[in-house]
Amino acid sequence: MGAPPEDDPLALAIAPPPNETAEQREARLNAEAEARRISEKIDEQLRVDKAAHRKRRSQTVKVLLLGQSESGKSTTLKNFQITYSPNTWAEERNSWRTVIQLNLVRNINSILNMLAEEMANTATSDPAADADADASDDDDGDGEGEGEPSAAATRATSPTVPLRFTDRHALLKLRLTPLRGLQHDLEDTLGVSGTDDIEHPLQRASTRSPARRTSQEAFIRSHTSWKSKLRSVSEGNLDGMSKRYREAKTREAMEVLAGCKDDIREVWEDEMVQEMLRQRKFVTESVPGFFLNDVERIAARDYEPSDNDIVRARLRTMGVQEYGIKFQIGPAAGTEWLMYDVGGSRTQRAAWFPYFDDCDAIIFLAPISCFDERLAEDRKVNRLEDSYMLWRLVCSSKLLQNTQMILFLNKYDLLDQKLKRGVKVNDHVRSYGDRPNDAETASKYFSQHFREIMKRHSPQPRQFRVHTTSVIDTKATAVTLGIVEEGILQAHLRSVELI
Ligand SMILES: Nc1nc2c(ncn2[C@@H]2O[C@H](COP(=O)(O)OP(=O)(O)OP(=O)(O)O)[C@@H](O)[C@H]2O)c(=O)[nH]1
Ligand SMILES: [Mg+2]
Repeated sequence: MGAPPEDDPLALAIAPPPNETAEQREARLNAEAEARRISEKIDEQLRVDKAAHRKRRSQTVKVLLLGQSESGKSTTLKNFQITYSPNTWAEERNSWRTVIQLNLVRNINSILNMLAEEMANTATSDPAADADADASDDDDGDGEGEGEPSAAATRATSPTVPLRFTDRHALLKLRLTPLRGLQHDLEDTLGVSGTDDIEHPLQRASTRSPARRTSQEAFIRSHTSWKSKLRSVSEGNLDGMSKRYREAKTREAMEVLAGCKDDIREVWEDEMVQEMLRQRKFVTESVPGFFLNDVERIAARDYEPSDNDIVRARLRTMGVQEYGIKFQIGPAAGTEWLMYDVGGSRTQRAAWFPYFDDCDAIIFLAPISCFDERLAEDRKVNRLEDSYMLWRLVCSSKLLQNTQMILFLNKYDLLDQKLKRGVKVNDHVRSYGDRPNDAETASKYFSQHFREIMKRHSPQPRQFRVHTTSVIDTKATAVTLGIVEEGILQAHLRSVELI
């Protein structure tokens, strides 16, 4: 090697000193060899780490489910389990029985609360005033009261029959008192909390009442805890006494429910109760986890939950829950997908961001039947507007610019039912104009809006992948998931190549 060129600073910097002795040269060469050895060792470790990371990434697909509360994220996740991991799902199916029983018990307890409220109003009201109110039902005047809407005010303003409850209602109410204790027992068995500050949708039909807290929605912080709690009973992981105690509790729940079955059905089918719910503008099909039409089956001692029941069950998600789903069938068979199901209510959303990194795809759930509804956690905010805002947020995120984005315009079935009931889209979405008031036109209109948001706010152009879904329909959803699965796999393979 000749002398370094005088104008190359790097060559000059690493050149040996001009009058280096033989020992100095040997020491320098040894030091250089050691540095090379360390550097090669580091390079080798990096290669091994990268290969391991690549292998791990190639075997693990990461998918994040996002969207506002009650948009259908957890239900979509159940569909993934039903479709792609049938063996594991079969083992899990029974653990949903308690959740469904709890949903049912909450439904009826909420109605009993409303009934108690109405009966108290009737009992305390002045008969003369009552007669006036009855007379005003026949008036053409608007009859609008001032201040807080009360049950009585609602009744007076509705062109309806006055509510008249009898001793039979009082008796039924009394006979169903054990359901209060049962609700607590079921919550305890599941390890869920019912002290959430968000009202149960069924209770939205009610007026303010001290009894309200008892019907608040149950939520779950970890999906493993309640399932493993239930499983430990059936698999015998508990010590003898705890096991016997829990088994007795499960049997007792079944017995109480079976014993109350006929009375529950009688309350639910009672004409006056139905009239009360109608006056409170209560629509059964839009209540999450509503099972009163199935009381005969669900309150039976030998009840086995079906997939259809499970996708209709409601358990609110808190925080971020990781599910490892080992795909047993389909093109992705053999791979494990890590799916993250998040809590969608406002206070939960800050927890989403750490999961944006390193994720292959996002399935974003937007419930399009909610164009006329308000957020439970903030009654000023329209639910469709909230979905638009969240979609804009994820589309504009730089961290997610290479992540595949899949939009599910969900609750199409409810949209269809709502529009057929006569609710007008343009009463709530002014820009809808004179378009036909049917679910197909409306969903296309909403889809266009989501497309525009993506186009306008994505840091770089990306494909708009959208599906109109009703994720409680497991068969139709399996077809959609087939398309989604392929797209996600391709995106995943591309991202692994980039590592
Ligand atoms: N009819 C109908 N009900 C649906 C649909 N999707 C979800 N649901 C029901 O809506 C309720 C709420 O769904 P979830 O999947 O629990 O909602 P989520 O987005 O996980 O809500 P959070 O956990 O609060 O963030 C459940 O009772 C579901 O059965 C749908 O497409 N149609
Ligand atoms: Mg959820």
